[in-house]
Amino acid sequence: YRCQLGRLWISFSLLILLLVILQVVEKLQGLLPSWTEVLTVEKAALGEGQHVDGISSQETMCKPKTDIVFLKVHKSASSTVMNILFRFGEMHNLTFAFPLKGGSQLFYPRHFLARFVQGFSPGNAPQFNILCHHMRFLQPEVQRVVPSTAIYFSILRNPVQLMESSFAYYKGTSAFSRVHSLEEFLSQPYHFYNPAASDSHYARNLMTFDFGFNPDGDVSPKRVHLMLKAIEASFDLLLISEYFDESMVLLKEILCWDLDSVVSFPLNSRDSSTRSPLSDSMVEKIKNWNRLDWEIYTHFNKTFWERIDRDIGRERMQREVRALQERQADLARICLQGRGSVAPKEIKDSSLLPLQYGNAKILGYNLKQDLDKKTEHMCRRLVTPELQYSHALYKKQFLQKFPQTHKTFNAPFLDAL
Ligand SMILES: Nc1ncnc2c1ncn2[C@@H]1O[C@H](COP(=O)(O)OS(=O)(=O)O)[C@@H](OP(=O)(O)O)[C@H]1O
Repeated sequence: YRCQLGRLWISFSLLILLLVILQVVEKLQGLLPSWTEVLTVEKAALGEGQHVDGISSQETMCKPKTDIVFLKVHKSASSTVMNILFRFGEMHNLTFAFPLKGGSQLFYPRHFLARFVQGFSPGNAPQFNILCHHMRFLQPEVQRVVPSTAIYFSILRNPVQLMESSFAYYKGTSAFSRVHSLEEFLSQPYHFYNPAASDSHYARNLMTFDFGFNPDGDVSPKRVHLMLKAIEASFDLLLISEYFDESMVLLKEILCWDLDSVVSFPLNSRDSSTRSPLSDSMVEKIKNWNRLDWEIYTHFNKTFWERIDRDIGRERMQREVRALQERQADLARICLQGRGSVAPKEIKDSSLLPLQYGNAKILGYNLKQDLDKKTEHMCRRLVTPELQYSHALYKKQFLQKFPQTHKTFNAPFLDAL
C-alpha cells in the first residue's frame, strides 16, 4: 500500500511540475514577441555605419538616413529643398558631392558623370553622402558617387506653372529670346523652338529632360509607360511642389528625420510683377506642348497621395502639416524683419541677395538685427541663397581639410556664414 501511495505521490508531483512548465512556456510565448521587438528596435536605432544622434521620427524608431540623392529639377521649389539638405548635411558633418572647383551645377545640361564631382576617385567605393546640385540624371554614374543604400528623391511641379516660371527665368535662351510673351511663343512654338539648340530644354519638357530623357521624344503610351517605370525604378520618392508642406512631412518620414529638420522658408521665389497671367487656352497649349512632363506630373501626383494614404493617413498628415506650419511661423517671427520675403533692392545684407536672372525678380529676406549668436547662425542658414550657401559648404569641406590643394579659390563673402 505504501509503495502504491509513493507512486501516486510521484505521479501527482510530476503532473504539478508539468502544469508549471506549461504555464511558464505559455507566458514565455506571450512575452517573446515583445522581447524580439525590443531587440530589433534597439538594433535598428543603433544601426551600423554612419549614425546621426538626436534625431528620430516621432512615431517610429528608425535610423536617420544620411545618404541621399536629390534630383534638383528646375523651377520646382528645388532650391528650398536643397537648403534643407544643406542645413542637415552641415549640422551632421556629411560630405556633399560638389561640382568640380565649387561650380554651381554638375556640368548641366550634359548627362551626369561621376568625374564631374570634386574629389571623386574612380578607385574608391562611393563616398559622398549627399548629391543635390543641378544635374541631368544618369543613374549608373550617380551610383559611383553615393552608397548603394542611398535614398533617391526628387520634386515635381505642375508643368503649366513650371513653364511660366521657366519663361521668366530663362527669357534669354534661344527659344524665348525672340518673343515678347509666353503667349506669343505658344501661338507658334515651332517657329521659335529649335530642338537642336543646346538650351532648348528650358522651353519644353524640362522635367523629362532633367530625369535624363529626350524632351522631344514621341508621346506614345508605350514610351510614356517605360519612362514612368524607369523613374519609379530609380527613385524612392517623388514630391510635389504644390503640396510642399505635405511633401516635407512625407520626406522626413522616409528619411527618418524629425520635423525640425524639414522646416524652411520659400527660396528663389519671383515677385508678382514678373508673373504672366495664363488664360484657359494658354493652359491647354502648355499642357500639350509639355505632354511628357504632364504625364510624369499627373502620374506621380497620384502616387504621392496613394503613398500618403498608405504610410501616414490623411489625419496624421493634417496634424503634422499644421505642426510644421506653426513651427515655420514661429521661425519667421524669430528670424525675419517683416516676417516675409522682400524685393531684391530691399535686401540690406548683400550676402543674402539671391542671384537675379533673366526677367525674374527673385525675392529674398532681411534678418532681424540684434539676434543672439546662436539664433543668428540658425536664421542666416534658413535664408542664405543657394549659391552663397553652396560656396560656404564647399569651402568648409575642402579648403579647411585640404587648404593647400585649393589655393586659387576666392570667395570673401563666405566668412559671413
Ligand atoms: N516652399 C515652396 N512651395 C512652393 N513653391 C516654392 C517653394 N519654394 C520655392 N518655390 C517656387 O519654386 C520656384 C523656384 O524653383 P527652383 O528653386 O527649383 O528654381 S531653380 O531651377 O533652382 O532656379 C519658384 O517659382 P516661381 O516664383 O513661380 O518662379 C518659387 O516660388
